[in-house]
Amino acid sequence: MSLNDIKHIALVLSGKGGVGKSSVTTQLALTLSLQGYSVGVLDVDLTGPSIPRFFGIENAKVRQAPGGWIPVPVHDAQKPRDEQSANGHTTGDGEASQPIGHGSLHCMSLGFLLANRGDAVVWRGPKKTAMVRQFLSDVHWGSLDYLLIDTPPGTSDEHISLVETLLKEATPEQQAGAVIVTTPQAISISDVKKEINFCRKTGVKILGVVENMAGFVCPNCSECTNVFSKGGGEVMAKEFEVPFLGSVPIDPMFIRLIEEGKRPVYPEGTVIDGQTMETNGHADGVEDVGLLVEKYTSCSLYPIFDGMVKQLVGAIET
Ligand SMILES: Nc1ncnc2c1ncn2[C@@H]1O[C@H](COP(=O)(O)OP(=O)(O)OP(=O)(O)O)[C@@H](O)[C@H]1O
Ligand code: SF4
Repeated sequence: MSLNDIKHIALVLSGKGGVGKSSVTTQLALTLSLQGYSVGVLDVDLTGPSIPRFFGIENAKVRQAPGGWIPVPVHDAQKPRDEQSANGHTTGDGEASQPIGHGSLHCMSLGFLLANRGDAVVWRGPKKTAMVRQFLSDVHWGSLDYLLIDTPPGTSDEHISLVETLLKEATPEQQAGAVIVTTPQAISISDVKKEINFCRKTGVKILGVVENMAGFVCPNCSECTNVFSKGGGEVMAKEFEVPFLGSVPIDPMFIRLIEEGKRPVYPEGTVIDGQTMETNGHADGVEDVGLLVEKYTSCSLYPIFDGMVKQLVGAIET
C-alpha cells in the first residue's frame, strides 16, 4: 500500500471555502520541510485543487510508474534530517528556525490529472470517494515523515464519507489528526464549531485551530491592523477544549509569493544580479528551489508557521 512508509498523516479541514485552508496546508508543508522533515501534500480538495498553483508547479505532469503515480517534487531534500544537529537550526525562543537544509517536499493533486479545471466540481459523491481511494492506494510516496491532506471545505455527509475513506486506509498510529482552519468572522467561527463536531463524529483527533486572515500586515510599514475582530478562534478553542495553534494575518507578500510562484526556467549557469542560478531538473523542466525557499522565508508569515509547526510536531511526536 502506498501509505506504508508514512509516519504521520494529518488532515487540514475547514467548514467553509476561502478561509485559507490550502494556504495553511502549503505553509505548514513548506515549514515542515524547512525543519528537515520529508513531507508529502495530497490535495483532495476536489472542488478546487489549488495546491499545485501555490507551489508554482501547476503545469507539472504526473509520471505514471508500473503500479501508480509518482508525486511531483516541489523540492528534493537538501540535507537529511539526521545530519542536522538536534537544535542546530533553532535560533532561540520566538525566533524562526534558520533553514540550514531541508527535507523533501512532494505533491499529488487532482489538478495534475484534470484536463479541465471545472471537471471535478460536477462529480457525484461516489465518484469523488473512488478518486480519493485511488489517490490513497496508487501514489508512490516512498518514505515520508508527514503527509498533509488538503480536504474539500464542508461538513456534509459527502465529507463524512470522504474522511471515513481516508481513515480506513491509514493505521491508527499513522492518524495524527486534523488541523482546523477558520477566519475571525463570526460565520466562519460558527462553521468551525460544526467542524469540531464533525471531527468528534468521525473520530478524528483535533490537533488544533488556526485563525487565518486575522489582521492585515501593511506593506509600507509592516504594522498589523485588525480588520475584523481578532481572537474568536482562541476563545472558541478554549470553549471546546482544543489546542489553539495561532493567528495568521493577511500579508500581501504571501499573495505575491503565490502569484509570482511560477518558477522561472533558467538554463544551467544563468547569472542574475551577479548570482549564478542553481538548477535541478524535474518533471516540469528546471526549477529554482533556492528562490522559492528564499521568498517564503522572507514573508512575515514564516516565523508564525515555524512556531506553529514546532507546536504541532511536539503534539504529534510525543
Ligand atoms: N494569510 C494570508 N495572507 C494573504 N493571503 C492569504 C492568506 N490566507 C489566504 N490567502 C489568500 O486567500 C485566497 C484563498 O485562500 P485559499 O485558497 O488557501 O483558501 P481555501 O480555504 O483553501 O479555499 P477553497 O475552499 O476554495 O479551497 C488565496 O488567494 C490566498 O492566496
Ligand atoms: S499602516 Fe501606516 S504606513 Fe501602512 S498604510 Fe496605514 S498609515 Fe500607511
